[in-house]
Amino acid sequence: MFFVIRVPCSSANIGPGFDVIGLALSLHLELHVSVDTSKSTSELPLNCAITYDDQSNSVEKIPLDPEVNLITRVALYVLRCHNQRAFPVETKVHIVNPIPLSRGLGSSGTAVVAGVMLGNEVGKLGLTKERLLDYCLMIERHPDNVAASLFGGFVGTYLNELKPEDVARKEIPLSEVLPAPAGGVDTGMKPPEPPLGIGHYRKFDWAPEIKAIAIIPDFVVPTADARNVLPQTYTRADVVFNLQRAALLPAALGTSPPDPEMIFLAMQDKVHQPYRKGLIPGLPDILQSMTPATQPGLLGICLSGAGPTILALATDRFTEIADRIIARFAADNISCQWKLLEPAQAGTTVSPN
Ligand SMILES: Nc1ncnc2c1ncn2[C@@H]1O[C@H](COP(=O)(O)OP(=O)(O)O)[C@@H](O)[C@H]1O
Ligand SMILES: N[C@@H](CCOP(=O)(O)O)C(=O)O
Repeated sequence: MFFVIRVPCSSANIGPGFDVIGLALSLHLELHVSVDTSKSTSELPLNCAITYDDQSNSVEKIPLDPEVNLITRVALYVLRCHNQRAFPVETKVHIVNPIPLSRGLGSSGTAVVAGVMLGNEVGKLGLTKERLLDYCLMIERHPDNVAASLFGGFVGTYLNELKPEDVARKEIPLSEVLPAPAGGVDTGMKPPEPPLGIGHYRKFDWAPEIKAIAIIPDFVVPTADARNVLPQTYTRADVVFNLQRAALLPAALGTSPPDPEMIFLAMQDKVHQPYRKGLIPGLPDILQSMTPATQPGLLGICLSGAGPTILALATDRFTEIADRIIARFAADNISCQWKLLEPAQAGTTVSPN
């Protein structure tokens, strides 16, 4: 058996849609998977060998032990929920990853989606993407990245209000869903299964003229750190400010030809970006220094996910826009790479080669 899983990266929030709105983009994590069905036993730990082709320029080294690697740990979680304790004999997973880690392009969500899809395929479980979203949400608890990567395109997401017993199941510590590596020893524990229908999504239109420029600074901001700086409560005025803009955003980005003034306004945020400025030098200046009036081609600008990547939406003058943002980071001695991306409408795919 041989197949390829392709999972697009994602940019979450798009300004006001904190933990709600996500956009899948045309930079894909790939798993090239083979299972040698002619063999009946394997010397491999948990029957699985991982190789990794790092195309992401990341400093962090991705572990190749299947009990430690995020993708295979998630696949094992899905398999163990279905009484399969390990991978099928002689499973080989070659990971090709061009998505920079901890930069706000949803690398962890992409890895989680790849993991649930891997478990589903090698275990021949036949779970729908809707059910796989529940498994993803047991691991990454905000739905914006994982739903975009799984279903593709520009999405709005929400979590269902759960019954008290299901809330308890969803709020199980992550360590029980993904147990710490036990040195290859199988504890035999069945992990907690996700409640049915935790998370949902709705796809929005995307105007074909709109492209996404990702300006990726050369430093990491772990998402957990960027969530820890956010307040527990907000003023009514700030909540209303974001609701007003989030309600406009799908119409603004789905209307062709795009209206730059409307998009710029609809991408403003008071819920997460102002609090993350201490983690990203120059952030307020970058977000305020360019508008559609001062920069032709620009439609809107925001922090991508939890940062530090900046997402600029534009119809043209891509290099000029990227260069201005890169110059602002350079004033703080931060170098950047940039990529011109498009919505990845297909989401996660599995193909025979
Ligand atoms: N392809 C991958 N394989 C294994 N682990 C990954 C992969 N991509 C991301 N991760 C894990 O996810 C972490 C980054 O997650 P996070 O801080 O949420 O940032 P991001 O904004 O990139 O999602 C990495 O430090 C790494 O541990
Ligand atoms: N809504 C989340 C999105 C995090 O995205 P990531 O790409 O930084 O993992 C947040 O803003 O914390």
